Amino acid sequence: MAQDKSESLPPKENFSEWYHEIIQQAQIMDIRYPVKGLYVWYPFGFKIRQLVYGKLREIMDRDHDEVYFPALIPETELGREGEHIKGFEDEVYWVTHGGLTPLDVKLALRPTSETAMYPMFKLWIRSHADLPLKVYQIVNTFRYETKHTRPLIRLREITSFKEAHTVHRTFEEAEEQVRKAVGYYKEFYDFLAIPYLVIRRPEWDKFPGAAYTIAFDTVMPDGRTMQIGTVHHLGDNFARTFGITYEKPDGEHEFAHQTCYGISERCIAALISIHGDDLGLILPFEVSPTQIVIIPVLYKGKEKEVLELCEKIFDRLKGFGYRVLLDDSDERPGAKYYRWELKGAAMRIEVGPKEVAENAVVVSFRDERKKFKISVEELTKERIEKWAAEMKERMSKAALERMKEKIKYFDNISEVAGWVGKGVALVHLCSSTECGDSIETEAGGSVLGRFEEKPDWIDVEYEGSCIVCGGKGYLNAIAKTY
Ligand SMILES: Nc1ncnc2c1ncn2[C@@H]1O[C@H](COS(=O)(=O)NC(=O)[C@@H](N)CS)[C@@H](O)[C@H]1O
Repeated sequence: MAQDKSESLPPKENFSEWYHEIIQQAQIMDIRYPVKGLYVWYPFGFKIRQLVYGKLREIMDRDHDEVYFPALIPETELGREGEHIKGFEDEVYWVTHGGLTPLDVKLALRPTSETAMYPMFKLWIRSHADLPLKVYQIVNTFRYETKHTRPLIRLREITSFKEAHTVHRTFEEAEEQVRKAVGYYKEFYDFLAIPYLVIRRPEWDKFPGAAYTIAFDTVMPDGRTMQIGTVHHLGDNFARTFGITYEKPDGEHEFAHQTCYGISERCIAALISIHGDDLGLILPFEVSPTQIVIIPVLYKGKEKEVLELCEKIFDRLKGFGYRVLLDDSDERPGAKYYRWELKGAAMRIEVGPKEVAENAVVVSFRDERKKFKISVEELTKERIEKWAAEMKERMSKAALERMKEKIKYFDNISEVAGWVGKGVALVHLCSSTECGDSIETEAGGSVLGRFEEKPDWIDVEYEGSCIVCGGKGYLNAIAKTY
């Protein structure tokens, strides 16, 4: 495969161009596929996906069974839940033929899998003893997005759609699962050092067919927010539509209550965007395809001893189970530094003749890029684990600080528009649609919703008077979104 293009990245403050370039130069996705909104995972990008989704699977597997449902949904099923089909009808791709034969029932390419799964849940669930049911799948889904498509962010084929679907006896038990799901998503995004706001979407922007939607929003470098996960309480809406009932111990039959919660490859878009810098990717140690890169600094006549020490270190680190690479290609060290900074190698080890003489190595970490020298003996697994944890801590703190800088409270409606688009405006807002509409018009951004959990670093009261009508309001976030 052609080597990474050698031109450098635009500065990150030109975020849109920077993002577009890094996706290609770091060989994450090939955006040249000849269908709008569909992109190809390069091997390197796919390795990041495997590592990131490996963590998501580890978390899901604690409390769910993995399943796989068909990608084609008959129109009869897709259309059954009124709100749901209204929400998706202009996004669904349809299959109308098998070869030259027109199909008697049109088949939808799944935009999400409620209507593929729930007719089957009806067959699976008979008694209270069959509950709770908790399954998830990681599949591709299809949405005919008419807004600006963008790799990893807004796709027409969502290639890495983790969707969990759970069924419970009561509304409260489903609510308990919503709480757990919020906890899983927090753990997942904390692991990726990605900061987030946990926000309850307004009534007019909840998932089609849901009782309520809780969203995870992160703030991208350009001040726009991106929804990186959603948790929906479905009430018994879908159970009533699809006839999912269970027999209670007293013999009565009851409609079940459900939840569903999803994460897509936007989690990788956030990982790239939140942590990257002008030189390229910065990836947490656990999800960097190349965790440690060893770079020999070769001087004429000293190559042999330098390479010998490099190989010894390589073998040791390999033995510790790390994804380590000895870059002994015949490029200049500078070109190697450039490539591995672009690719987000978390830890760099440089070895030159001086280091051989001192039996030492020069270590640096991709986020802070401060070199320090240590003896070869000190290069132990314990130390590397400690350094990796420190790097994660630094990345989390730095990313949270950057997010805080973009979030400002306003109690004067005329000032909100000046900030929205550059950052997130916090205002007190009542839950009426009229006030929501007027602040969106005034601010030129969307009402993300009210804080489900107000972070302790937001030192504004949760309750206040609505910035539009003066009535009882709650702290809401307003932003331009991806
Ligand atoms: N076109 C898209 N491209 C990339 N990611 C998307 C796209 N549409 C939605 N997502 C992501 O997928 C997540 C789940 O989608 S969703 O519509 O909110 N929820 C569902 O589909 C529910 N069935 C839960 S799985 C969203 O939070 C968002 O982060």
